[in-house]
Amino acid sequence: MQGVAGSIRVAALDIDGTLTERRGAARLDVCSIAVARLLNALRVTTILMTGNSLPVAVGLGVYLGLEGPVVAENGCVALVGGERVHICSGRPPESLVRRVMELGFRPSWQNEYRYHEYSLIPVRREPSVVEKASDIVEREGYRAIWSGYALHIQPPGGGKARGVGEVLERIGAGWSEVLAVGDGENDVEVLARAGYSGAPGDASEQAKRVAKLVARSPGARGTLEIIQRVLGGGPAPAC
Ligand SMILES: O=C(O)COP(=O)(O)O
Ligand SMILES: [Mg+2]
Repeated sequence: MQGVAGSIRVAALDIDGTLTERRGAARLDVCSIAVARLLNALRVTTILMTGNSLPVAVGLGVYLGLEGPVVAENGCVALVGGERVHICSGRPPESLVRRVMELGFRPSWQNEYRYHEYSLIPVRREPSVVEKASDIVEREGYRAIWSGYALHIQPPGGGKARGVGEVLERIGAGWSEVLAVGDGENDVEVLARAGYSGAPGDASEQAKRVAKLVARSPGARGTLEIIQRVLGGGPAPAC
């Protein structure tokens, strides 16, 4: 990995499943603090990239001590240098949201803090329900993104890779300088484009297939393992 370490200036980090205890859990793992401290010590710029709403993601970054840009709503909105950047425009119609909810979804509490997306959580975790809902959304010309936690409905033109790409342009960095770590289908495009990529040991099959490195450990413990193996060790609190 030595050759890679020198070329990485940015770490693009997913949140749920990547900084949490494991995929499917919402609780942060203590190793997420070690990840943040290590990246700061290595002077790597971080980009949090998530399906969560912007306020949630920005708040998490503040409390983890991460000062880099934040990409939220699966790439539809970002905060870069204190400026809010809207990458998507508009929002899917309420009528479409209602049609999807009738299939057995409930709205995320964060929807009132979202600008462009709706995040809908399946009441029963049946892949067929997610597929059926995604078909309805795509037929109406909107984008459906499954994160492993919720189905996100957004206008065309979003996606985490689009959001991270916009941020990279604004900070003067290229994809080849990025180490991306993520667990979900909604991270696959970023994992494929980044100079180097990793997935926690319990990531989705899609993410593990694309990532250059799959950690042995799940969640944030796996993310710390990836960062230490790719960027070298360094001062990180024990976790
Ligand atoms: O908000 C979600 O559904 C998942 O969020 P993530 O992109 O940070 O994994
Ligand atoms: Mg995730």
